[in-house]
Amino acid sequence: MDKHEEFTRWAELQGVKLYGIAAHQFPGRGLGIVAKERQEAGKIILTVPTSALRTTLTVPKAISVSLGKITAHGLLAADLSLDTDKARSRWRDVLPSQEDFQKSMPIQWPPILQDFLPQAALALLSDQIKKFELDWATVSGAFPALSRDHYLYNWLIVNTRTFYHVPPGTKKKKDPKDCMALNPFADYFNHSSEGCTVEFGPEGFEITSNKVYEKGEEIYISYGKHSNDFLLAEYGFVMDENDFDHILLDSVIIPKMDAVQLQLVRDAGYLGNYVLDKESVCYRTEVALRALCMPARRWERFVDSGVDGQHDQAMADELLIKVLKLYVAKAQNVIGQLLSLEVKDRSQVETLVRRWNQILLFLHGAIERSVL
Ligand SMILES: C[S@@+](CC[C@H](N)C(=O)[O-])C[C@H]1O[C@@H](n2cnc3c(N)ncnc32)[C@H](O)[C@@H]1O
Repeated sequence: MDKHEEFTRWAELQGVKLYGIAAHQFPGRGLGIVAKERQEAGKIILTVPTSALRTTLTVPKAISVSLGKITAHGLLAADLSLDTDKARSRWRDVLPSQEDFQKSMPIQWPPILQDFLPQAALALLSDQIKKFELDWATVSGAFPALSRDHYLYNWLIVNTRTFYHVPPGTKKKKDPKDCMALNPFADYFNHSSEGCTVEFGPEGFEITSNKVYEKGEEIYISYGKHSNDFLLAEYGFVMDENDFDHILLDSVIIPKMDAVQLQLVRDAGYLGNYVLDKESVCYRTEVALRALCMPARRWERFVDSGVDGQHDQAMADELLIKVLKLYVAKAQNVIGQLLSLEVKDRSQVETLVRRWNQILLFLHGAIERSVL
């Protein structure tokens, strides 16, 4: 029996029930869940009882009291870091390794590679580092013998494997990020834009198939409507097929603004977050582009009424093509630099090049649509 089968038997002893599914290795995705037989749509395929979950309420008092005020994420990571319980070693044995995270999670990459992350991923990474450092300050103060690497490893386990959950009899926390549970076995599910339904109640979690799955097919859940920049920073992967992917144009639009335009746009609440998805740019982008090519008065009228003339629309369209082309040049330059880097681990560079090529596809698609 391999370690995943042993873990599965152990999970079943904890009350986890599997209906025609199993853990399976998928190239490029680590472990995932496979249909052992044809699964009809709307069928329960997994239940996990509340007693098998690890939540802030299951953390031993010796840990939670020593830590005092800390995020749910930080507390669960401390619990995992200090956990030596033999009974739970079956689960620990099947988790990704430190090396897996060093390859996949940008927070573990050398700074020279982090600098090549697209702007949206870099912003998420910077928030993540701040959150980790705050948690680590609290945990290292209370448990000085704990190593930073070991804590970071467990912090990333929590980051990549928790489910939204409110323990029975407790109130929903204001911040959804504080409503989390580690969910052994259910955490084998990989992500897709669409996936099985995940529900929880006082009894525990229930996962129901969203469609027919043929025998041997991978079964997914959805971690949310996330872009690839988000998935890269938070989960360490990007997908080729992502219904919710989009890119940000901030890095090519904002530097074009002079001080007056910048102030005007900021005061009106339109600074940044200029999204290009597979179909179009967002309204914020339209507003920002017009700020760059319209007199201030006329721009303010457009912001107030949403109405502009044909001439303004044409100018904004022309400018959009210019910034898209500028971004193409930038992306090509980044890819060139990445390919010439000499680094120990090529897999991180490959992930970055893959993401920048996806960005290029977005840009070329938008340019083609704009000139038609
Ligand atoms: C909840 S775990 C899923 C189980 C995990 N694959 C394993 O081997 O234990 C989440 C992690 O799985 C991987 N993952 C999930 N969905 C993926 C996908 N569509 N493509 C590639 N990797 C994926 C990422 O490494 C992510 O951080």
